[in-house]
Amino acid sequence: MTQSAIVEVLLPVALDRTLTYAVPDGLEVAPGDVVVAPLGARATMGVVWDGEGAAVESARLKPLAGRIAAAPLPPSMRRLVDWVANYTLAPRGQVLRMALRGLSEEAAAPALRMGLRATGALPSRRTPARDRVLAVAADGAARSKKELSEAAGVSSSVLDGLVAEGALAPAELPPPPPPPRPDPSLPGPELSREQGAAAARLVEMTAARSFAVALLDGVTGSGKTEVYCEAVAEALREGRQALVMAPEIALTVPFLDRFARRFGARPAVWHASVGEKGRAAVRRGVADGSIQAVVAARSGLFLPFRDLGLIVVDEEHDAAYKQEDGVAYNARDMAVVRGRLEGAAVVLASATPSLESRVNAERGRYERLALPARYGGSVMPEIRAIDMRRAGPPRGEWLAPALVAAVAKNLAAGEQSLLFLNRRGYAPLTLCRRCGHRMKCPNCSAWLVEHRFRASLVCHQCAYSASSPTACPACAAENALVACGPGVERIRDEAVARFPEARVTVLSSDLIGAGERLSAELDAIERGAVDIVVGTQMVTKGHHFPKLTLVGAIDADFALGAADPRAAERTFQMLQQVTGRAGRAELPGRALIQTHDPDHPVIRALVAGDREGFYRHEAEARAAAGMPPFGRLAAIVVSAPAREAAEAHGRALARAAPKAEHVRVLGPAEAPLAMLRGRHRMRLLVHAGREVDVPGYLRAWLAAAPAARGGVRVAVDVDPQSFL
Ligand SMILES: Nc1ncnc2c1ncn2[C@@H]1O[C@H](COP(=O)(O)OP(=O)(O)OP(=O)(O)O)[C@@H](O)[C@H]1O
Ligand SMILES: [Zn+2]
Repeated sequence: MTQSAIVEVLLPVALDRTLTYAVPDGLEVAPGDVVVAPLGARATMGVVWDGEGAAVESARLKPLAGRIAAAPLPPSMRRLVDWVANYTLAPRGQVLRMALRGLSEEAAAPALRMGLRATGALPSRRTPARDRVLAVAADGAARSKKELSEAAGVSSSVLDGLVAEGALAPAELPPPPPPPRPDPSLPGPELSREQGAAAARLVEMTAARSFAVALLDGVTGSGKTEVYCEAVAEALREGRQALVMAPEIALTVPFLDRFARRFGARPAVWHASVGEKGRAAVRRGVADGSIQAVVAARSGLFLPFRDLGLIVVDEEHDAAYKQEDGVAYNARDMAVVRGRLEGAAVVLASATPSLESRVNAERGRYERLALPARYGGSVMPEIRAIDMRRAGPPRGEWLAPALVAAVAKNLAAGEQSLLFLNRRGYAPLTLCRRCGHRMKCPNCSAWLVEHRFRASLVCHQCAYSASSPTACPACAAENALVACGPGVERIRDEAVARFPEARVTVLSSDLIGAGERLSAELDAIERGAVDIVVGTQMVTKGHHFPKLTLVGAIDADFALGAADPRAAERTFQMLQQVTGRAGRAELPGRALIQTHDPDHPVIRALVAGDREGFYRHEAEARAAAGMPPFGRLAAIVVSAPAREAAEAHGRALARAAPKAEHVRVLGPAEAPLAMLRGRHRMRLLVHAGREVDVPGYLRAWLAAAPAARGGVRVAVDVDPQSFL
């Protein structure tokens, strides 16, 4: 091979560095191009990265195998990959893999779609069915088999017969018409004065075509969606693209319809269950600009938009934006990074913003736009606490008398009630009455949760599942196993027993298949075809049920005690969101919170409707402890099949930790979830001052630390959300 160009290529594998390849004669490539590169014995897709090829003799380099006809990864995307990798300490190739999702080689070019057309030749034998087909096909146009057989009212074997006789022939189908484009000129709703002011600012920011972040901080039911849709409209008018991210994409069918009512067409949708083909189409469409609006789960952050003008992060406080496996990144935070790289406006919307975002607004880094009241004169629900120590239910029941009375009153009035418990299944613990044995996951340090509906015991950590035994596996006693504590299925049973005439439904991710079935359930609730909804946190997110006037939170305390610096914030957010489902239309709403600790500041703030007071109190507590956002955290989890190996490596890591100002390293300590999927886990926690470059510190540390050997794994989590 003659001396030719050399390029650096980043491959979507767990490698941080680029590899150097020769460019064969006749191939021209530039940074961002998607290429095929040999790697060991196989070929893999990769992206030509920036920078000079290393000074290697090209004769020793393997040549690229070719280029893929896909849009190149623009510079802003390459910088995003570099940035995310640098911040999370994930290998760059692993981040690149997220940016290539939807781009398999076959999917890169739209496949030819074949159909049939008439050739003009007549079959030897005529039948009425055949004549109908020929009549439809007489215009000579190509049609899909399905279309042709439906139009002629014949089975596909009739078509096959006509092909065999040469009367029909395969023909390429015209490309499908592009999906209708959302139209920003359609009129939006008339906005209230406050909504109008917030929307005007968002429109201004979007029109400025430069990076800025707004925190849209509006109480439940204040119309945040309507407000940020005006910014979406502006991005569309500018001919730019808009990305709306939502934490639980399965729940967005009502959102898609709402979007369609506003803009005359649904946005494109990006999430795991869209399928390979659909993802390829979305990726292609955002890269060539034919798709202007996308609603996406967190991975949509890595789509290669051609001209991104706006990113909306709806429910920005939601922990689901944090990916825990693989690249541990927070899509909310990385959305801000992407906005900066793209020169785009970023809108973080929530009724219960994270303290991080509130403080960023106070520090002037974000602009805070407040919607302090509900839209259209609806009032915020009245919230009361039920003191379970004094006014709780009898043993073995979970609904306090005051809550039962309230539901009964609601039923009599023909209004809807929601009973909220953030626990799937029937009971969180099963134990033997005789020997005390507790049913435990064989792979994790977690109890097995009974799912009575499926007649099985399930581990919520690793999905291990076994059918419910009749005898105790430890002492063999028959019928001695008892369910302890409630899950939503058990609350449902209690509601049905109490109110046999009521129509009761359970909304829980494991009972409802995503998609159609869920939207049917949501529809039924919206229409008022359900009296009592029992649900997990999936009901707390963004729903608007006009007839719902009572919310009962079954157990407000369960998250308050957890060893998580955000426990109070999370509890407040969850209860505020779920109580915020009550009384969103004409009828006023109320909420009852069952608690053993009615004097806890979180419960008091909720009851008093003192949102600002809660944030003030929480900020003070976190500042005093140097917790985020007033300090920084990073977690290192060491895991291994054997406990001793995990412990030894954890200690070796701790010894290797560099001394640095304003950095404390805590641990190793056994993780609360001491075993997960058969691996023993030790945790180390870095607690640092706000000014410390934590990723830099971690990088120096890990470079100096002994390598993990013998099945030991080290997972780094910067800004951890989970403390298990
Ligand atoms: N200006 C308006 N004109 C007509 N309807 C509106 C307007 N603003 C809000 N609404 C309606 O009020 C209801 C609540 O609005 P929306 O769902 O946007 O609130 P939200 O702030 O996102 O609430 P949450 O945070 O609780 O999900 C919706 O049915 C919405 O269509
Ligand atoms: Zn398990």
